[in-house]
Amino acid sequence: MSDLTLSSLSKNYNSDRKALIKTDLFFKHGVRTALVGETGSGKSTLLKLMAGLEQPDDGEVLIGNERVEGAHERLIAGHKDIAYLSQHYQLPKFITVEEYLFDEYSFSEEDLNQIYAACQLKDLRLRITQELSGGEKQRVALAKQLLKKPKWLLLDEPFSNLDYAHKRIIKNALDAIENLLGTSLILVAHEPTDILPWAERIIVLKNGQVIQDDETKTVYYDPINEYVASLLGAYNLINPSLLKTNGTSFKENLIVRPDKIAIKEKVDEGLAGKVIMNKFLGNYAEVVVQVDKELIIVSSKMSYQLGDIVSLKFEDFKK
Ligand SMILES: Nc1ncnc2c1ncn2[C@@H]1O[C@H](COP(=O)(O)OP(=O)(O)OP(=O)(O)O)[C@@H](O)[C@H]1O
Repeated sequence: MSDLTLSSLSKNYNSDRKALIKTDLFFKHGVRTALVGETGSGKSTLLKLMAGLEQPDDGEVLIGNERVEGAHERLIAGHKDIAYLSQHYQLPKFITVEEYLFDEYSFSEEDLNQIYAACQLKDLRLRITQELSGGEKQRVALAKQLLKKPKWLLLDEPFSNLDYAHKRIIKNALDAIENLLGTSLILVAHEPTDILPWAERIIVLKNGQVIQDDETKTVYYDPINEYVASLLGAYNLINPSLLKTNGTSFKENLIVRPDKIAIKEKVDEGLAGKVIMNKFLGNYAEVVVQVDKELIIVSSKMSYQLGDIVSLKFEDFKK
């Protein structure tokens, strides 16, 4: 059993504001989970407490039935089954990649080769660490964590400062790790395009507290408030007066994702409006339509001309 259970976990770094407040969470092994939240909301604190790299003020972390000791309880902080990779990792200098990775762990040649392959390090084995690019260094830091064969890998912003190609390599490596080592992943990320296609579960933090915790699609399409909506990409706050004309009436503003609104060709089918912006985004376009005084963002496979008169149709309202 290597599920993680957090009970009443709290942390205060001697300031007025608590970094994490009485947090209860259960992480089932094998479920890809993303932690999201504004800066300072407590994401890193949560990961470090889970990895035994900080000392909780209150509460505990269990892996299976075993308590993960806090940083003050151990000579060397951390737990062998829980690896943590921060965005601020440091590699030692004047050492080759191979020397660094070979340093302290005993592992078979086969394990090493698999990890080299997963992290695309084969061609970098003999390179000196300070001569590597940022993306290459990160893959070395990742491989180092993997040599522990952790049951859990907690990644704090693994995609920050990476270009598309390096992100792709890291994402492929993470997929490979799950299959190869059976390691479960929890990560902190900010870009919706890094989170949504990957995560099965999203946990949203604000001011040190979990405010929403659900399957990815639920958090995306049914965020509990505008703060959650804003963390995962474009959204519309639809004024209920507009929706009345669409045949339904609502009391509160509705949060509606751009892909839940369709542009219809026939103007009499929905809400009529005028296209005032058409942003090309590769495989789709973000079209901004003005309906009365409201601006509504719609994602569309087709591009439109500025000034086109179109009709909007809303899909799937839960509320
Ligand atoms: N070592 C520390 N000493 C004092 N305060 C800290 C320390 N680490 C974090 N904090 C404070 O705890 C709160 C939570 O910080 P944390 O780093 O966990 O947030 P975060 O969500 O990971 O933020 P970011 O997205 O900017 O990394 C913040 O108010 C932060 O200033």
